[in-house]
Amino acid sequence: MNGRIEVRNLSKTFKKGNVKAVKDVSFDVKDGEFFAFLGPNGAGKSTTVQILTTLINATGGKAMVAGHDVIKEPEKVRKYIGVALQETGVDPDLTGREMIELQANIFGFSKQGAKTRADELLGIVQLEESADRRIGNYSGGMRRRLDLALTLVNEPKILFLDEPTTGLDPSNRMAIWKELRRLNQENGTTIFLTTQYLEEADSLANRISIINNGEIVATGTPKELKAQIGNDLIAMTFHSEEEEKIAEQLLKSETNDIDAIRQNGKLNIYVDDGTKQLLELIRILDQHQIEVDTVNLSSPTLDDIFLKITSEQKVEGERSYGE
Ligand SMILES: Nc1ncnc2c1ncn2[C@@H]1O[C@H](COP(=O)(O)OP(=O)(O)OP(=O)(O)O)[C@@H](O)[C@H]1O
Repeated sequence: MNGRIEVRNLSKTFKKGNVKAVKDVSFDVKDGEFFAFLGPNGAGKSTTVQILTTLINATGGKAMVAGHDVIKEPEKVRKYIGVALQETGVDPDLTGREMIELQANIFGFSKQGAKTRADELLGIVQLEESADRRIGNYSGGMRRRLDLALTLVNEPKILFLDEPTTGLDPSNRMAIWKELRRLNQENGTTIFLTTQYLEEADSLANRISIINNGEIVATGTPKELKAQIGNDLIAMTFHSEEEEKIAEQLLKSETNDIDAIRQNGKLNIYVDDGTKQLLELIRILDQHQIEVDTVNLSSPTLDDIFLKITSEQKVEGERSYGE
């Protein structure tokens, strides 16, 4: 049995509203890899997870999980996976311990076996103290940790986590990160995680695919992706659009074709070392009497990466159209 995920030309169109949620997506996750699907709201992350975990059917393409086809052999796939979705069906009247024992019973544990497993898992997700309280009274962070414990009951070979830390405070987020790293490194569990947080993908994943509008727009190790976008972002505004256009041309021609994109009334420039390069850029503009209105130096956010990647796609599309 292997912990691989192989996805080829996967598509999902929801009849309702004719929404193309996933468009021709292909990727591989290796056995034991920690893989992150990074994207904004509505990008198609949950839909992909639901297809891979056999909860809904794709409308096109193929996916193999743990060596089995998700459409032809869903029950075999389910045997090897653990799933923590954004909305889980836990009974608020049960205690955390009861819920884990119930899950263990469903997986065929004996009564005693289920108790032992519940103790182990409550320890792992640090819920011992709240184990005998009703789930209805748990905080969001406690619910997420319980969700994680429930997915671990059968020691899955592949773990699917759909935005496991959204809305959590930093200490709960750290606790979940720590456990996920341990599962991946010590148990060799393959992890497929979706997130909206660049920082989360960066900190946990061996490899990241960025998904936007149902399409994968970039894939690589965190280092490769960052190298692709530059470490720092210099955002400049000017007194007029005319000056902004001249500044873009000037900076590109006077440097070695610097990575500058005009977007939303700003000139965004992606560089490796902002503090060093900023002075040089201001000097060039100054020499040509172009006055900068405001300037801001920051690390690119997920939004900046999307803006950059999607605007590049647009430019490429226009280029190939013109050819
Ligand atoms: N059951 C459904 N019927 C119709 N459209 C749907 C359905 N489920 C999702 N969609 C649409 O498909 C697109 C992708 O949604 P999806 O939930 O996969 O995105 P996501 O990346 O997981 O976003 P989020 O971070 O908000 O969960 C969205 O436009 C969404 O509105």
